[in-house]
Amino acid sequence: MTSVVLGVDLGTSAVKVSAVDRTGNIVAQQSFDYPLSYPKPGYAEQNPEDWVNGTTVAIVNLILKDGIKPSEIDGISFSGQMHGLVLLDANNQVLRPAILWNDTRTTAQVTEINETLGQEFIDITRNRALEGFTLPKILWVKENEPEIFKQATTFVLPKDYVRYRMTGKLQMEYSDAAGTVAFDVAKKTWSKTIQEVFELPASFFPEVIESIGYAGNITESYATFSGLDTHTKVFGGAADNAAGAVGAGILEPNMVMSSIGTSGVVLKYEDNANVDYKGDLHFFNHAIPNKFYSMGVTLAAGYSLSWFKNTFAKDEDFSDFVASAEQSTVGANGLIFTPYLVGERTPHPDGDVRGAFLGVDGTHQKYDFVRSVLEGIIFSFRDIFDIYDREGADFDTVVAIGGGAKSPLWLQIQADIFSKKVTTLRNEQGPGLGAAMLAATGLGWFDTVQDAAKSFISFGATYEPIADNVVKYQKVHAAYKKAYAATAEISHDLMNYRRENAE
Ligand SMILES: Nc1ncnc2c1ncn2[C@@H]1O[C@H](COP(=O)(O)OP(=O)(O)O)[C@@H](O)[C@H]1O
Ligand SMILES: O=C(CO)[C@@H](O)[C@H](O)COP(=O)(O)O
Repeated sequence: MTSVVLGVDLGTSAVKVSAVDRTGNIVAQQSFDYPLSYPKPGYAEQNPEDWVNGTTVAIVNLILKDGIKPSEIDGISFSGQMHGLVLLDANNQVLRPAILWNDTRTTAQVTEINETLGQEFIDITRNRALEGFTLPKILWVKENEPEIFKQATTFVLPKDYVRYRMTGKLQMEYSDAAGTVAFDVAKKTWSKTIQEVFELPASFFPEVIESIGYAGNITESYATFSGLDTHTKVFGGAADNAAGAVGAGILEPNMVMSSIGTSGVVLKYEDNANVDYKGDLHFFNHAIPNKFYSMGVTLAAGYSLSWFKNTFAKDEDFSDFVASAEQSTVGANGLIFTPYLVGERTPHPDGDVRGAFLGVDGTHQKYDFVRSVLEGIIFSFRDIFDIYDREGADFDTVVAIGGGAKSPLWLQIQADIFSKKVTTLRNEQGPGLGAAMLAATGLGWFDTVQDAAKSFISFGATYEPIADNVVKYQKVHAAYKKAYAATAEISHDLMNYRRENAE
């Protein structure tokens, strides 16, 4: 009998469930989309029931359409969209729609946190308070929906809610708990200081388990609902970026991940919590017990390119459209793009900044614009590398993942702008594979997550920096670095204009 684990990748637009065998082979995959609602400008919400239903439909399809036998599914684990607030009452009923990571209604609460705790907040949580994180969302409900908050006895994050519905046990795990910014990352406990200062009872914060930790078995009722078997063991899982790092083999201090999805992430494995990025990078607990990772986030990475294509080259094939940038030059013939289409996080935590094309010349062609978009996204990643350089972080391998890693040209641009060797994965499967590796390790198929990686992951093509391009890009990046300060005030004025004139 073969045995498989299920990796549930609970994303923002869809859930993807992968059935993976003991050798890391994906034997079947099913996904299901769910809606996102934007009830007001800056708001982004989802119904947790949609996550449960979507995950269940995907599992049912794995069983009925792909022929995966419930008796062969030994373990399940998760990768989850981070930071989303799921508020629960005393009966663990959901009290309001989940407020998601990309919801920015909480600027007042972020200011309140910064003014109340200042540097102490960064010392405890190892992060700066940002609109996307969970604590500001909790405070928003407390201040704006007191009737709802009065009924709230606890909260969890998106994938924790799905796990709860499968096992009947309510827990969080460390990598996602860190993203609440109510957590003492180095000590691996909920912060008493934050609980006291913001008047939140300790009982409001759930039990926290390891990513590879056993959460429970599938309950009778969820087995009836999904077709699963009650012998299946469920494990903690991880925040999507931690699970993505596991699935990309970012498990050694010399490794950095560069991910171009809708958003972009530069993520570094950290062996201990001694390093201090002063809140300029996110710093969270890893999915590997007692390890950490730091990361910087570009909010509109692949999204910037997709936006440009959908707006100006709708009918072109995506790969041809990207490859057209080869007709331009290193530095896009002197055209710069700043990818701040939905605001930015790292290194400019500014929800109101917006993007710009700079240096537009009468000779520029569409392919120059495409190239400047590809380069601008990687310049924003380079800004994150600059923080690592400032702090003396040492690494030699960059593993490129996400939809952006499909383009050889874009991979070479990464190598040239980072001035580092860039490696791809042979069969990239994203955070879902990381989630499956966590279940496989939890089940004892492997002693450690690192051992699981040896069996599940293999690296593909490598791109070396081209010396001449490196020098040219250093010059253009120096100009790019001035763009934020030079354009922020103008784009804030334009944002205010849009708000004043919103229908
Ligand atoms: N052929 C391609 N070459 C380069 N980039 C691509 C290609 N196809 C898609 N992309 C980029 O990949 C992004 C999506 O990446 P993906 O990892 O699927 O994101 P997510 O999981 O966040 O939806 C798109 O926004 C697009 O910019
Ligand atoms: O907010 C963060 C990380 O801090 C995001 O990475 C979300 O966790 C993204 O979810 P998906 O776009 O992958 O669904």
